[in-house]
Amino acid sequence: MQPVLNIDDVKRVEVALTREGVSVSELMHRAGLAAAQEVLELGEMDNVVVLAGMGNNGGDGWVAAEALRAQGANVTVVSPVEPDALPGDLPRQVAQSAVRAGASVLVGPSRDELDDLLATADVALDCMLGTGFHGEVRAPFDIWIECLNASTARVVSVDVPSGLSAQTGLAAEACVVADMTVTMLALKPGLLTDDGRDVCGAIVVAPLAEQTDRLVVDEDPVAWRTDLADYLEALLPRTSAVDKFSRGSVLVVGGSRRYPGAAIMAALAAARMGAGYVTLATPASAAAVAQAHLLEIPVVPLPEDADGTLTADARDVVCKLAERSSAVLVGPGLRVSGGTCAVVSALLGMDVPLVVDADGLNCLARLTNGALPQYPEIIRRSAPLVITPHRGELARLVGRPAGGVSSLSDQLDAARDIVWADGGSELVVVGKGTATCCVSVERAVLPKPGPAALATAGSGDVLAGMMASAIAQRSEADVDPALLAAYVCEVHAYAGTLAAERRGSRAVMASDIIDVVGVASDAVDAHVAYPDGPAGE
Ligand SMILES: NC(=O)C1=CN([C@@H]2O[C@H](COP(=O)(O)OP(=O)(O)OC[C@H]3O[C@@H](n4cnc5c(N)ncnc54)[C@H](O)[C@@H]3O)[C@@H](O)[C@H]2O)[C@@H](O)CC1
Ligand SMILES: Nc1ncnc2c1ncn2[C@@H]1O[C@H](COP(=O)(O)OP(=O)(O)O)[C@@H](O)[C@H]1O
Ligand SMILES: [K+]
Repeated sequence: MQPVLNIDDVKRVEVALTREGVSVSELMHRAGLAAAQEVLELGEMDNVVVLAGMGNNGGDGWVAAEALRAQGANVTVVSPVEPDALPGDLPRQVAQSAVRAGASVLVGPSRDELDDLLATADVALDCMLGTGFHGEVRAPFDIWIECLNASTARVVSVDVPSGLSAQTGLAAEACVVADMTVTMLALKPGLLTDDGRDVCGAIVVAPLAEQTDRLVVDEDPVAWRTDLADYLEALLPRTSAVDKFSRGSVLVVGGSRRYPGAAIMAALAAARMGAGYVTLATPASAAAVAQAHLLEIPVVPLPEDADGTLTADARDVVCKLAERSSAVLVGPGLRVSGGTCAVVSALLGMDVPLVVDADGLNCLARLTNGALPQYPEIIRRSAPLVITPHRGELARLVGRPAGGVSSLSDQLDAARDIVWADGGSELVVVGKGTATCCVSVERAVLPKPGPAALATAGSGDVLAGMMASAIAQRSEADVDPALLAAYVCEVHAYAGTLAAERRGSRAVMASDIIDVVGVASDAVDAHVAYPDGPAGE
């Protein structure tokens, strides 16, 4: 797994490195050399343009320019001011050194001059703005960024594409779209989510010092990005010695007269993920339509009110079914009412592994008055509990206003508020978004996100069904619950990729994802078990 650090923690690592004798100047040299090395590895890159800003990110660029010049490249550095006029001591010193070494400098070019220069470039190094960037991009960099994005040069961004917040992953109106980002010391959350996913290109981490790995871990990474090999312990069993019940039985409690589909999809996804026996319990007036869609899955009708949502009388039937299940999912299509809240509350009180999604979460928000972290007792239990909120649901759970969870960084913060209040090792918060985090009290895990095709109605219901299925199949095993949840997200993401290949990237509907869950999990498992191919080729 690769550690991900908040920007403030990256700065703390920098300070710790200086305490261990690696000066900021030395770090800047190593950063520039690391960027130059990546350019050299691209192959025939004779003409290099370096777009340098006024801060330390620009300093990295001047060092890279000097190093590339020493390797025989034609290097021109574009700077807003003369090297001697750079305000920071370090950037000024490295700029003066690059000039002495023969780098050409173009100061304050017009748009046309910059276009002409970039037209001659094989590669452009983007060193305008790094982690010190905030707000909207000011002149001249907004214009430089437009020129760069319009050019045919390969673009290598240093530390972060200029215009992207490395913390939130949100891009300013002007933002570099890179082919590669060489980021210093550690991954930052903004590189992995939202606009960051579209503008970073391939990400390379440059550790800069041998102490870095240790010091990064000392800063308690905000999350860990998984590699496929990490999932080895999370794989679902593939033994022959099973029957349909021992392969895991899942109870899905969801649906309403108004929304019967969500629970149907969740039940189908649970079956496709490998549970041997799935049961759907749904309000009576949704049961007939559900049964018509589900040949293999029995549907149990539950007491309902005049609106076709569950009444509190449904509790007894649900709890009896839950006692016989290896895992329960509650929520998809349920709606929020006194009756549905009573059912959610009853399931939370049982010791069966439980997944709460969608309206199940909205019931949880209502039960805790929109302040789940203040009422940890409601989710404190001895059996596993996985809650799968998207950003809106997560905001509602922790009492933030609508839109109050708007980045991966916010997802991580809100999820931590919940798991730390709970303090138990049985709880995982799966904070969903353009990147998804699986957060337990132990750690936060970031599975590889899927394509934007997953942003389609019902895709979360599919994930929830898969999640309950996986937990049902691993209920006896000693596996890190955050890792198991991340494995399920990884399969869901890959199913999204397969569905997009099959249907077209804009055409995917949730049922298309369900259709390929099985092949997606086989493929992910094969890659986990044999990363280099089955014969090691
Ligand atoms: N953290 C570390 O350990 C290391 C950091 N290094 C580099 O240092 C960078 C951070 O350096 P700084 O803190 O000097 O910050 P930056 O160089 O990212 O940005 C600061 C400069 O950008 C300007 N600026 C900020 N917002 C702007 C806006 N909206 N429009 C136009 N200009 C704007 C500021 O006025 C200032 O001149 C990192 O991104 C990385 O490239 C490396 O040199 C070595 C190691
Ligand atoms: N832009 C995106 N890129 C990748 N995955 C996404 C994106 N948007 C949403 N997803 C994923 O799609 C799923 C959507 O879940 P959710 O919002 O609960 O949908 P619904 O409520 O319609 O079922 C989540 O797994 C989420 O991580
Ligand atoms: K940059």
